[in-house]
Amino acid sequence: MHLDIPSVMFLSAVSCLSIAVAMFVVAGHYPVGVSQAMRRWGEASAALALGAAFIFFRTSVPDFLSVVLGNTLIVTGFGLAYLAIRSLHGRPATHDRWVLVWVLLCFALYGGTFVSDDDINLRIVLVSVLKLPVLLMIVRELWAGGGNGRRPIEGLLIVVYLAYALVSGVRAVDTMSGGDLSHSSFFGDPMQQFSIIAFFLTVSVSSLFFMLALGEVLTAELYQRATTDALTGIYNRHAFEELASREIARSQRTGRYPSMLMVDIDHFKRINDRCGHATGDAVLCAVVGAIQGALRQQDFVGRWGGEEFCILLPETGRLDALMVAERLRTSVMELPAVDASKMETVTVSIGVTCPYDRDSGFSAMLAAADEALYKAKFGGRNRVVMAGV
Ligand SMILES: Nc1nc2c(ncn2[C@@H]2O[C@H](COP(=O)(O)OP(=O)(O)OP(=O)(O)O)[C@@H](O)[C@H]2O)c(=O)[nH]1
Repeated sequence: MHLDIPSVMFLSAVSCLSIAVAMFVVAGHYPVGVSQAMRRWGEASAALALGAAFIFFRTSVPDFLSVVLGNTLIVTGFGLAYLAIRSLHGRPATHDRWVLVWVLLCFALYGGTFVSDDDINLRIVLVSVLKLPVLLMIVRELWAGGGNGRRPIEGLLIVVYLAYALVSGVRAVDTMSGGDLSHSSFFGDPMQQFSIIAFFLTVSVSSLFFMLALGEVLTAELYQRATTDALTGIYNRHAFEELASREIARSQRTGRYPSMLMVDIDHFKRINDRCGHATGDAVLCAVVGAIQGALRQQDFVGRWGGEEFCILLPETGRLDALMVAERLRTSVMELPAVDASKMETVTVSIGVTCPYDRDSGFSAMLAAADEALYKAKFGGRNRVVMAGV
């Protein structure tokens, strides 16, 4: 098989340029976090494209452009790729200036060797070695992963960057130990050919994997938005119903039934009217905090309506459910005042139900809990009532 090496460099430039254009064109249509990462990857690809183009045209442009600027742009491209991955992980942009410092240092060193000594072997060693810290920073960032840990696709990206770092290292060692390149044999030297092919594979495969990682982050973000109540951060009605129905169906097979609690804040309209809507929102969040503090890890809670919450306690009998409900009612009552000057004590009423028979589904449980809640309200509020009692 014969590969035309300058064409490989040309293809690298074209492929990076297409990725850069695609990223810039579509970035604005995505949520902020993802679009920032896309723009950064677009900048990275643009820098790599320009760097590869300068190297491709090395026989027709001044050496300063192809050697110094071309290689500096390639380091810049990898530096920006590092920042794009950090951005995808939701990390702050605090490392931008370190990347800039490194890029300027590379520019100075490449320029220095160019001006002082036109030794192509020394330049190749420098170009290979100065890329390594940036590549290893990328690997470190991928290894650390985002907020939810490392994604499998990031594992593959690690392999790609480590392989390229290895090739760069071998290239440096090979050139140091007996390289005798001349300018004219640059594209013909097997080690340089190998390194250029590795560059092409790295920039194209990493972009493909980065796009897959973007897709995963985006899916997770959309899932989060679709299932979460924006104010309180707990499940929204739709997500809660789906999870609770699944748990109830599971319990019908195992015979270990769950209990359901319907919780409603008392006189919440009055709190809103007296203290304002913002305080009302703060009270809602504080009540959710108290509810979560009173539950076990396997229990789950959703916002059913404005100031109404639904809770499912898996594998919990009626006595335990009553105990949990009472604990929950007390912890809400003991909440510190949200707005000390105007706040009255916040209380909740709770309806509790366990399945009457093995076929009680989600709707039947919900209706029973709701009826018990109505009785708690009717009975004077700030109390727990068991359905069917
Ligand atoms: N601050 C705030 N208020 C909300 C929100 N959602 C619903 N509400 C308010 O919650 C209040 C519910 O009032 P009601 O249904 O009359 O119930 P209540 O005043 O709690 O009375 P009882 O339930 O009978 O004790 C209404 O004033 C709604 O505007 C929200 O997200 N934030």
